[in-house]
This record gives sequence, structure tokens and C-alpha cells, in this order.
Amino acid sequence: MKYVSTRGSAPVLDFEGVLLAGLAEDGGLYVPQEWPAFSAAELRAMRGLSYVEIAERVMRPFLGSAISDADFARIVRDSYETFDHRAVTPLKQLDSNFWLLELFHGPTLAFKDVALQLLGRLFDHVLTRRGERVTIVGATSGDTGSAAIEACRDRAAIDIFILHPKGRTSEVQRRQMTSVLSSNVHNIALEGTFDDCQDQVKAMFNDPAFRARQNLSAVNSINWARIMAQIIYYIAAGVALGAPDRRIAFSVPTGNFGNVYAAYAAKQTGLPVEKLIVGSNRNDILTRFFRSGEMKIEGVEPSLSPSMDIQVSSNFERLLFDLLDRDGALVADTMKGFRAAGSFKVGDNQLGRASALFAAHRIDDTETKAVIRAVHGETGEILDPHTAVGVGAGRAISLDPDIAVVALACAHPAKFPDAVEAATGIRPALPPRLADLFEREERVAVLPNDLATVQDYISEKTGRKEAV
Ligand SMILES: Cc1ncc(COP(=O)(O)O)c(C=O)c1O
Ligand SMILES: N[C@@H](CCOP(=O)(O)O)C(=O)O
Repeated sequence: MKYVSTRGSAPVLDFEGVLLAGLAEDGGLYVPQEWPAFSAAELRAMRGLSYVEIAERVMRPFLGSAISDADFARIVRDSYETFDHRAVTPLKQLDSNFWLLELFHGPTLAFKDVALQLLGRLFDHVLTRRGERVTIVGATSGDTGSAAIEACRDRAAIDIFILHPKGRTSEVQRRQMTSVLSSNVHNIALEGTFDDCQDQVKAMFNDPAFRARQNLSAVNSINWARIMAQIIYYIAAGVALGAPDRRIAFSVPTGNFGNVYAAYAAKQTGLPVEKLIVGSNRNDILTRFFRSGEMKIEGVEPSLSPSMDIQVSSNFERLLFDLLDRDGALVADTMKGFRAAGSFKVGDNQLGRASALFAAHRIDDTETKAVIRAVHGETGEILDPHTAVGVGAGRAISLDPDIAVVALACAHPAKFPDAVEAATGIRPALPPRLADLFEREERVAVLPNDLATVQDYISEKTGRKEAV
């Protein structure tokens, strides 16, 4: 399996190369040169298999010869043993043909664990064999950070630096990151937004000298391995509900577009998907795009679903690459224009193709609380505010009644107790292993939104400084 950059001018790499590279050298994102394909018979044969068995089968073609079957089987098994639920990502029925796919049973209570538990082990395996050490830099609006830290803490071959927007995550999210005191873990509270954090991370990758000196790697969904691991739960849920012999749609609360892009990737590998519903909060750049064809940045506003307070959705570039018929130079031009002008527009042809698969809907904070309240009243289930955006969008988009709609439950409600309490009057409790979270010591560096300052901080901590 070979991977190409969405901007067309970075080296073509194998799986190990894209795992370690993160962002491509031309600023693009890696995608498979060709999609592996699962036939209807192969999908049917996955029914009844465990999550781990499906994960091994689906990811195998993406790996090429990078990792032996036996090593990969062990890595996958160990990754999902850390989950509290035997099914790893269980389905729960909310209504006659409406389902919740619970993705929050991992160590840090959000869907990020599904990919990052695997990624941490893949890094460890590959780096140990190569005798290398990497510096991971990541941006988080709240959930990627703690999942990445949990996956990488105390690993000898990794230093990890996570940038979060100061004061813009929930307190539980912040403490889950800053209370990890392992010597290889470094939390940075950036004075800015998540988009600023993500810009800093990309700028570090786009600085060749810094990138080489630190041996940078990524844990955000710019890293192809993140997307690969997220494809599994779409296929597992699809076949459990009867795919390919049943019509399925997914409703995905969306920020950086990684999760819904993984659903798109699952479709490219053969899973029949009728519709992908993109749920936005008040930061609705994606909903506006799918209605008009114009991607236009407006100021980001804090919302009840802070992990989705994002304007520039990294993974949209992967979809754009396909919409522009995999013309890397055109993607590079479009992204350059987007950075300079804050907007770009696709033609009717591209919008038509995108709209054939994607629908989008915005749910504001008042609606988010109404969805949490309504679902609790109807079913007794307590949704977190991000999940509520997905459920609300899934209910708002009208589809044929025989299509099973699966809404992704991306976080445990206890990560956002204030929003849940405001909606239901109930303050959800953290699981016992996190019960003392509010008593734990925190360690975090507050830094201005300035690239040189952030780079100096990282160089100081890793000891990999510029030669003078
Ligand atoms: C709980 C939760 N829901 C939804 C999202 C949005 O997912 P994505 O960024 O993959 O679009 C995030 C952040 O990634 C999140 O943490
Ligand atoms: N919502 C995310 C933002 C980063 O997304 P990623 O999927 O690219 O890691 C978060 O919780 O940090």
C-alpha cells in the first residue's frame, strides 16, 4: 500500500512512512493511492466477529508489509483490552431505526481512544525496532489531547507536547491532560483558539529544520493512521446492523472532519453508506459549505460542545482531493488561497458530488440542550453535548424510513457535566478510576500564540536545540 499527499509534491510513502511523517512535506495530508476493497461477501463474513477480529481484517491491507501479522494481532488485542466494554464500540437502539454508536468506553472517555490506543502502540513498536525517538506535537480542543497523552505517557521513544486553547476546554478535559505528570508529557495552554493551536502545529511541520531536528510526528487526524483506525467502527456497526444487505446512514458530530472522513473512507473500501450527516454546532462552517459550496472562515465562538469549536477542518482537504479528481496541484492552490483569503468555493459539479453523499445540519446550544433533555426523557440515556449535536442533526435530516441511522456518541457525558446538568438537572459522575481527578496536581505551561516561543519551549524540553 502506497500513500500520496493531497498536495501532490511530497514523496510517496508506505504505511510506516506515513505513520511517522504525520503531515506530508508539501503541507498536504496522506491518503491511500488506491482504496483496498471489501466485497459484499467479505463484509457479510465479518458479521459475528469480535471488534478485534474485524479491526485486524480491515486494517491489514492498509499496512502493507510494515508490521508482521503476529505483531499486529498482539498490538490490536492489547489496544482494545483497555476498553471498559467487551464490544469496544457497542450499539444502542434509541428508536425503531435510530441507533447510538458508543465510542467512549476507552481510558479517556472519548472516541479518540479508539485510534490513539492503537497509535501509541504502533509508534512504540516501530520506533523500538528503528532505535529512534520522536517528538510528537499535537493540537487539541479537548479530547485528542488526553487520549494522546494516555497513549504515549511513559513511552521511552516519545516526547509529547499537546497544545490546548487556554480556558476553552471543559475543566474535566483540561485536568485529564494536565494531571498527567510523566516526564515525557508536556501540556501547553496556548493563548488562542483551537485553530491557533492547529496552525502552530502545522507551522512546526512546515519548518523543515525544526521538523528534522525534533524528528516530529503527529497524533492528530492529519496522521493517516488515526483515520485508518476510525474506519473500523463504521464497518463493525454497519455489518452488525445487517450491511451490506441493509441501508445505513451515519450522523457524525463534526469539527476537524476526521471522524466523518473515516466514514467516507469506510465507504470507499466497500461499506454501502446511504448518507453521511455532518452535525455542526454554532461554528457551522461545514454546514454552510455543504449548502453553498463556499468554505468561508468566520470567528470561532465558544459553545456547549467545545471540542467542535473549530473553523479550519483539517481533514476536509482529504475530501477536497477526491472532489478535485486527485489533482494535487489544484488542491495546493486552493488551500493556499484559503489561507490567504479565508475562503474558497467549489464548482457546482463538486458541490453536487459532495451533496450526493453528505448532508449537514447546525444545532445551536439551545437545541443541544433540548436534544439532551428529550433523549433523556424518551429513553433514559444521557448524551454529552457533542453526541447531542449528532443526534439532533440525524433527526433533522429526512431520509427514507427504511434507512438505519447511526449517530456517533463521541464522548462520555461526565466530560461535560455543566452542559448536561443545565439540560437535565443531573450531574453525571466520572467513573471510579477518575473520581479523584479534581484533587490531582496539574502541570501546564501557559504560552502566547507565537510560533518562536512555542518552538523554543519544545527545544528546551527535548534538549534538541539549534546549533549556534
Ligand atoms: C467529543 C467530540 N465530538 C466530536 C468531535 C469532532 O470530531 P472530528 O474533529 O473528527 O470532526 C470531537 C473532536 O474531534 C470530539 O472530541
Ligand atoms: N476535537 C478534537 C480536535 C482535534 O481533532 P483531531 O481529530 O484532528 O485530533 C480534539 O478533541 O482535540
